[in-house]
Amino acid sequence: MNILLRIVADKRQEVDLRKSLIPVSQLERSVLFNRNTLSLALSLRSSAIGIIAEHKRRSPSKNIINQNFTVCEVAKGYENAGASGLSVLTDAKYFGGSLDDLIVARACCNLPILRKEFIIDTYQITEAKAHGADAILLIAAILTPKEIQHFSTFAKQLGLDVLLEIHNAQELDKSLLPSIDIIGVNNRDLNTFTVSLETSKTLSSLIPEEFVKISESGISSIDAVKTLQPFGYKGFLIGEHFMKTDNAGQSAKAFINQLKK
Ligand SMILES: O=P(O)(O)OC[C@@H](O)[C@@H](O)c1c[nH]c2ccccc12
Repeated sequence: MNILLRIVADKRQEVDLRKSLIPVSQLERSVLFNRNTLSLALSLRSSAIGIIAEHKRRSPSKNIINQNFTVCEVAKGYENAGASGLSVLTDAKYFGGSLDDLIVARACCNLPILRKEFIIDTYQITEAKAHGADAILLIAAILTPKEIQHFSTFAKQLGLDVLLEIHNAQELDKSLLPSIDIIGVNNRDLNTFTVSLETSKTLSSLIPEEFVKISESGISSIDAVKTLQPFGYKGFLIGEHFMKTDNAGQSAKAFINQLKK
């Protein structure tokens, strides 16, 4: 079984267990669920350099990246660096994240926060809001067009922005809905883990103007960002390049300052 299918199969079990432990009605009563959200799309649109900086302890492709930071220091560091958004991985088994990370991140910064998760059920969208997220990720490779439609409209009703991630033209075809705010081209193939910025270059012209376009994964230089900007990318999702250093916030700050020049 390929890795993506394995993650999704594990996720199904995890979500079923979570649902049996905490009912939706309880999530909906939480303080965080009943707050006003921030718009990640708006933040990207209004910024000249839209960096979405990610908190990522480990990944299936790299194993351990960094376990030495607290989520709070990373969130504060990224905010201080001038990031336009914060991405927090909440998958535990493959990425070492948790919903607690999301709560801590929310308490520590005022950036729009993306719940980085393999979403296969509306329950996880309610959970995202109840733990402080402002936006959710939908991965076209693991969803049917019907699910993309259903999950994205559900998220919009909760006031969350929707980032739809694609890796090829077929995935884009099933994703062009008004309930999607941001389209992210993943430069990393989630089956093979190979990274190529060419993916962002090739797919850029196929993405209609009304969506905020971002490029995700494997971005590790100023050059990479500058190369992709002329293709219409307004945002860049960067994790490992910042997290592998001994000060993620400082690393993001130096990166963003360089881009401003
Ligand atoms: O650490 P990187 O190479 O900068 O990548 C960040 C982000 O794009 C990546 O973590 C990611 C993109 N799409 C995903 C889907 C699930 C989990 C993780 C991801």
